[in-house]
Amino acid sequence: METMRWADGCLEILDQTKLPGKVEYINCTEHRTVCEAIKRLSVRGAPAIGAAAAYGLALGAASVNAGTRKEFLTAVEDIAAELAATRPTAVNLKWAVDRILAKLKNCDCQAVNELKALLVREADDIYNEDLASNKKMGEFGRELVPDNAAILTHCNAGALATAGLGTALGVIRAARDAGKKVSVYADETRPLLQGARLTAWEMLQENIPVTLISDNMAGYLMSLGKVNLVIVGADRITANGDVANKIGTYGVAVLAKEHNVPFYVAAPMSTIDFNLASGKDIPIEERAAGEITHFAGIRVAPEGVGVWNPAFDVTPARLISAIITDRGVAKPPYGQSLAKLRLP
Ligand SMILES: CSC[C@H]1O[C@H](OP(=O)(O)O)[C@H](O)[C@@H]1O
Repeated sequence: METMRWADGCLEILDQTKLPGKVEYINCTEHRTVCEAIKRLSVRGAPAIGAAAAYGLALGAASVNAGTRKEFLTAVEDIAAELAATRPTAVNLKWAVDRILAKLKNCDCQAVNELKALLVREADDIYNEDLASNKKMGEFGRELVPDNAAILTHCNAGALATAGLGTALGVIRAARDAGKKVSVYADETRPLLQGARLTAWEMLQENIPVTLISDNMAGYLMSLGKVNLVIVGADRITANGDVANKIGTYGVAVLAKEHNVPFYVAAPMSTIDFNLASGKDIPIEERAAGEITHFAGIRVAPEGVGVWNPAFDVTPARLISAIITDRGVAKPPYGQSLAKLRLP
């Protein structure tokens, strides 16, 4: 199942808000449709929204009527700003649009049509590189997965969050492909249920045994010794190894530490923000109250109740056993190990 596909100047996005019940694609012919799809999590997951924003920038650029390179670049920068503003936490979004803007500025091409074609090629590269990156993370990460492993996941860091195999779920797939017997406990992941709706669905598609639990069951499950390791994805990792990921990840990490369960994070190097020294600087997206006060469209909380709805939390590096990247496995101290994996 493809998260997205570029076809003849149109970006088709798998609408993840409809899964697992319906498989529907949104046909995007302009960048604002992509912006809306990212905001409402029709496309979601750090690498996937990075790739979607890249294609969104190509879509927006295609409709720019500019006579000169300078006019074109100014218009594309405005579109990039709109896309980058859709969700603040996942660094891949801004990384993708910044990468394309840099490519445009560093090329000496003057013809606007050629610049438009360059944006599409760069978006394709970002998408294809993510697929390759998933495979590398799987190769590195599967070494950390013992045979007969019961693995707890949180949210969805699978094929649906990326261009192909997933980050955390990519490691699980790779361990299975290497002949290891694996099973998954999937946190449902309130409030948007990415675990119940997406991870459970992906694992069933793969015939990987999966058991769905509510988020508040994770601690008891670990206390019974039923979890061998935890693997989660990430939306932004800072230079010292602090990790922003779906809300609830921090609690799982604390519980894993309490029960001596290895806690792994799988993320490509494009998710690491070396410009931020620690997790306290990561912008945390806050979302609409209705995601908390309503369940499946039905109001479950009284009118007038106050709501706080951060979409992510920050897990401090001290709770993380290893960070599995597409360039290798980083172990503490992350300030040094991540820097070593960084390309010059
Ligand atoms: C492979 S990154 C997946 C990452 O993104 C998810 O957030 P959202 O569903 O809001 O886009 C979650 O934090 C996952 O771990």
